[in-house]
Amino acid sequence: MKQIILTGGGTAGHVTPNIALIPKLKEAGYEINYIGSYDGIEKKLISDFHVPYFGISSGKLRRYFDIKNFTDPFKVLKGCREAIRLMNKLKPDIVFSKGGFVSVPVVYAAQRRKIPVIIHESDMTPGLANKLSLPFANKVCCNFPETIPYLPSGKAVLTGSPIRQELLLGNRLSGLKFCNFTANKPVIMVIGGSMGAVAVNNAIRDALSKLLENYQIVHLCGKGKQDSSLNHITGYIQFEYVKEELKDLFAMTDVVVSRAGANAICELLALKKPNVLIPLSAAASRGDQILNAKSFQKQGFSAVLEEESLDTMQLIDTINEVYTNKATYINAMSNSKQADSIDIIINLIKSLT
Ligand SMILES: CC(=O)N[C@H]1[C@@H](OP(=O)(O)OP(=O)(O)OC[C@H]2O[C@@H](n3ccc(=O)[nH]c3=O)[C@H](O)[C@@H]2O)O[C@H](CO)[C@@H](O)[C@@H]1O
Repeated sequence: MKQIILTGGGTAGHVTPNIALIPKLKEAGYEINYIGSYDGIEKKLISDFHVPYFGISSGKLRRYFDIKNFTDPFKVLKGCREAIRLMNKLKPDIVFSKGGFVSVPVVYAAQRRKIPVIIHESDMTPGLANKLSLPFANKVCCNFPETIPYLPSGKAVLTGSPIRQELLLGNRLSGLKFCNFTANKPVIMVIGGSMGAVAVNNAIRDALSKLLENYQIVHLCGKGKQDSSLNHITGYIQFEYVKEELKDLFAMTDVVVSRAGANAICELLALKKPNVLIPLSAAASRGDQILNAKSFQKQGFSAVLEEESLDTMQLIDTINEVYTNKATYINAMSNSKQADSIDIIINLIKSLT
């Protein structure tokens, strides 16, 4: 049996694409092991899939000053030693990395043992962890054609992003039941990325009473970001993070209000969900979500609002506009040619093992 190591973590966006590959990898006869950090979100998310999980020490690699910059390099070195030991023990035929800081020692260790490595970049421009991994990779999958010029020639493969297929199999009534919602009022789902987004949460809560006149709202607000004072309002429900229920929540949703993380928007496109995107500002990131959102807006898939100038009336008007014109958005998304990313990546893995 062929052995594969999956790695990636830090935020769910570095884990859910790996999860999307698991069923097809098993079908193709691969034995899967996962390497992540000792206690990151990847450990919790992978625990549902009967895949052996190995934790390594992980440190954040920063481009800015932080007191932890003096201790994190030691954690990364420890992670490298642990990853090398795991390569010797597990003897994989290939490593597939979805990025995030924990993946760098794994990719490095694989290259030292001459094990083929594929990395996947979801964003338009490579993140720091993937940039550090590029020299060690045999192939680099990307989600957007715009990314190819940033990648070493001969390594880039346009694959799109693997999307968990079960998301397409949701049940509307199960979603309504889970949220205690009625079938007679449209539903808005709010997702501030896998960790939640304070700016998005605040904007929705400021608009709540007005929005609840016409909609019901399920709010995935991120760990530690629930507002208990809003717990008993009819038609409004908050969750920190949902796993298997997400498919049913999508099935019952009419309009999604979301950050513009690469995986989140690819899921919206695959599910053809009319959406309002509020990308993470350039001040807090390298600006990729803004590029993602503009690209979706240009193609007619999304309405976009800027975080800096967000106001309550504008948010309500935009949600109403998208809801009223939902058929136009769905039509535009139906015409897009989204790649079958899972098959392309599985074939790439097979070609190197
Ligand atoms: C703040 C930050 O650095 N964000 C980055 C991070 O976002 P983040 O980790 O939020 O990743 P994405 O928005 O791309 O994906 C979030 C994933 O979490 C899932 N989900 C979310 C909420 C929930 O309750 N349940 C659930 O399953 C979504 O379905 C999706 O699969 O990685 C992305 C991919 O590299 C980048 O594009 C984002 O810019």
